[in-house]
Amino acid sequence: MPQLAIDKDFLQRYAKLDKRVQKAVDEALAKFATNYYAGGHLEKIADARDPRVRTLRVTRGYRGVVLAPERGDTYLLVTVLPHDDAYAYIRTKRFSVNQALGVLEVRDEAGLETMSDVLASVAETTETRLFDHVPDKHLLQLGIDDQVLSIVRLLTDEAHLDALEALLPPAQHNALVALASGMTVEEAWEQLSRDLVEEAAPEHVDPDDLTAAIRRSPDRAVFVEGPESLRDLLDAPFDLWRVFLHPQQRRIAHRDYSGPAMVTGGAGTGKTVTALHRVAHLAARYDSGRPILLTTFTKTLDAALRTQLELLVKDPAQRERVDVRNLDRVAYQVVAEDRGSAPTPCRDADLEQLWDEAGADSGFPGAFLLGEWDQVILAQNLRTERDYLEARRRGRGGRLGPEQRRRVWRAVLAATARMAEADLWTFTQIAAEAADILDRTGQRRYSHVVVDEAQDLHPAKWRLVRALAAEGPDDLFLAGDPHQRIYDHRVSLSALGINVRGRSRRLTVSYRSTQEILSWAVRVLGAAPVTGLDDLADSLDTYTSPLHGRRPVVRGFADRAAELDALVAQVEEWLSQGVEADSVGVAARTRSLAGEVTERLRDADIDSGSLTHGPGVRVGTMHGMKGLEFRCVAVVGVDADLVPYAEQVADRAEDPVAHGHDLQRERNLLFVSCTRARDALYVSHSGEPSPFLP
Ligand SMILES: Nc1ncnc2c1ncn2[C@@H]1O[C@H](COP(=O)(O)OP(=O)(O)OP(=O)(O)O)[C@@H](O)[C@H]1O
Repeated sequence: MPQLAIDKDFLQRYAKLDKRVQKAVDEALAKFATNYYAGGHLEKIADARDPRVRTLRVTRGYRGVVLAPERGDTYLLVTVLPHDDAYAYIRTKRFSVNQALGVLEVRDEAGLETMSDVLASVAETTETRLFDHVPDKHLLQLGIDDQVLSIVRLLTDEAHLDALEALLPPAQHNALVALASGMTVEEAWEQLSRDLVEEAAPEHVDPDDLTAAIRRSPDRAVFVEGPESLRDLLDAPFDLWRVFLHPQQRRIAHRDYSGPAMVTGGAGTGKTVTALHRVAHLAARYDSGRPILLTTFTKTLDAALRTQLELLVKDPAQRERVDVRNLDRVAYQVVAEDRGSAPTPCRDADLEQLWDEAGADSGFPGAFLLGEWDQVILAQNLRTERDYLEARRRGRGGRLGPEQRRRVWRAVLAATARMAEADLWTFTQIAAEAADILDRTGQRRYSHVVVDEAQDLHPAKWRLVRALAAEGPDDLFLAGDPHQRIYDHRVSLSALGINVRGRSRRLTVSYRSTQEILSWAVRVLGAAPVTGLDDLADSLDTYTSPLHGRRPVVRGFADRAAELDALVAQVEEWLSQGVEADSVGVAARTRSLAGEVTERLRDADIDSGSLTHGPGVRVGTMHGMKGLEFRCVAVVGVDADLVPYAEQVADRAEDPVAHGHDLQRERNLLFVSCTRARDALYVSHSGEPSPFLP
C-alpha cells in the first residue's frame, strides 16, 4: 500500500499561501491521494537534478514538488512553490540519505558545484586546508559523503564553511562545524547523535530506502495516515510542534520507562511540547479505566495546556482519558471530597495578620512564622515538636536555638488552630492534606501523571504527585528546567520517593529564541553550579539555537520617565513593523512598575492588557512571564536597586546560604523573562544597571 508523507517545508509554505491557492492545493492533494499508485498526476521534468523528483500541478501558477520512489512505495510532498521557483528547485536540489545517521537530507547541488569551482581557485593559492587534521575515514564516520568530501578538501577558511550552510544538508554541515570548532571525532559524533531517533545509529543505511529515512527524520517529514489526518495537518499548518518533533523530543516522549522519567532542557527547547506528546502517547497506549493527569503550576498555564492538547489529540476517546488540571485544583478536589465540604484557600499575604496575632508571644513576626511553617515544617513534613527541633533549616535565615524553636512550634500550633477554626487553608497545606488523604485511603486517582514546569513545585506538592498514581512503569513524567527556578523550593526528588536516575533526558535545541538572545541570556545566569531535581549537576553547555536574528538591545537612561518614553518608542516601532500587539510582552520586577508601564502605554494610546488576557500589548511582572512566549519582549527597570530586589534577598551576614540562593533566584527570574522572546529582546534600566546584566 503506498504511503504519503509530508515535509515540514511543504506545510510551512502552505500556511502562507492565500486561501484560493490553498484550496487548489487541497484539491490536487485529494486527487493525488486517491490515485497516486498510478503516479498519473505527477510530471517528470527532463533536467531534474534528482530523477526521483516530480511536479504536481496545483494551479496554473503553482506546483507541488514530490519525491517519488524508484522502488518502494513512499511519496514525499516536499514543498509547494510558484511555478518558476518549483522548476528552479527541481533543477538544483538532490535528495540523499545520510550514511551515518540514516536521515533524509537535501542539498543544493547546483549551488555546491558553483561553490566548488570558486573554492578550487582559492585553494590553488594556499597550501594548508581547514580540515587537514581530519582523515577521510573520520569524515565518513560522521556522515560526510563523497561529493561533500571533495568540497571539504578545498576549504581553507571557516568563513567558507559558513557560506556552505545554505547549500549543504544540515547534518553534514553540523558535523563540519563541530570539527572546525576543535572537537574530536568522538565529540562531534556525540553531538550529532542527539539527532538520532533511536538510541543507536542504524547498523545499515540503504541510500534508496526513502521510507526508512523518513522514519528517522521526524523533525522534517511525517507519514499521513489517511485523508482525515491529511485534513487535520492542513487545518493547522502553523502548529508545527504537533507534527514535526525533534528526534530528541520524539525519543523522550515515545519511550517505555520502568518508573518516573524526567525531561530537562533550557528555555524554549520544547519541554512542554514533549510533555504534551508524552500525554498523547500514553492516551493512545493505555486504557486502564483511570485517567491520565497533565498538570502544571498555575491556572493560566493549564488553560494553555488544555488548548494545546485539544489540537494534538484528535480521538475523542483518547482525549477523554486525559484530565488537564493544575495541582492546586487537584489537591482542592481531593480534600473537598474527603471532608464533604470545600476548604477556603487563602494567600499567605492575607494570613499574616492572623499569624501575627496567634504568634505574638513567640517574639517572631507572623510573616517569618508563616515562612517557617511553609518552607520547613510542611516542606519536610514535620509532625512533632521533636522532629522540628532536629530539622535542618538551611537557607531559612539565622540559626534558631532549641528554645526559639519551641516558641516557633507553639506559635505554629496556635496559628494553625485558628486557621482550622476559621476553615482557612493555604494551597501548600491543601496539597499536604491531599497527599495524606491519598496515602491513608490508598486511593490512586490517576494511571499516569505528567507534570510541566516541575522545577518550582513545593515538596508537599511532590508528595501529592507521588500519591496520585501507583508506582510502576510510566507512572510519572516530569518536565522542568532548574535554571528557571523562580520560587524557593529546592527539592531532591529521590528524598521524596521519586527516583528518576537513569531516566532523565535533556533537550538542547531551542525552538523559541535566536542564538543571539540565548547567548546573551545565559550570561545573566552567572557561573554558579546548578543542581537539578535529580540531584545531579545541570548545565546549559550544549544549549543552542538554529535560529538567528538581531542581538538583544540594552539601553540605560537617567530616570524612569526617559526610560518609559523610550519603551513607548520601542513598542511603537515593533507595532509599525507589523508585530501584533499581543505578541509584544513587557515585564518589570515589581507590580507597581508594571502598573506604571501600563499607564505610560495608555497615555501614548497603545492598548495594553495583562500578560495573559485582554487585547493589546501584554504587560506584567517577571514572575508572570513564566511559561509564556512573545515575538518581542521588553524587560524594563533592570536597575541596580530593583534587580535583584533587595526585599526578597536574605541578608548575607545573617544567612549566607539563603543570600546566595536568593540572588540566584533573582538571576533566574531575569533569565526567564528574557528567554520569552522569539525574535527581539529589549532591556532597559534607569540609573545604575543591574549587576546581572552581561
Ligand atoms: N518540534 C517542534 N517543532 C516546532 N516548534 C516547536 C517544537 N518544539 C517546540 N516548539 C516551539 O518552541 C516554543 C517553545 O516550546 P516549549 O514551550 O515546549 O518549550 P519549553 O522548553 O517548555 O520552554 P520554557 O521552559 O521556556 O517554558 C513553542 O513555541 C513551541 O511551539
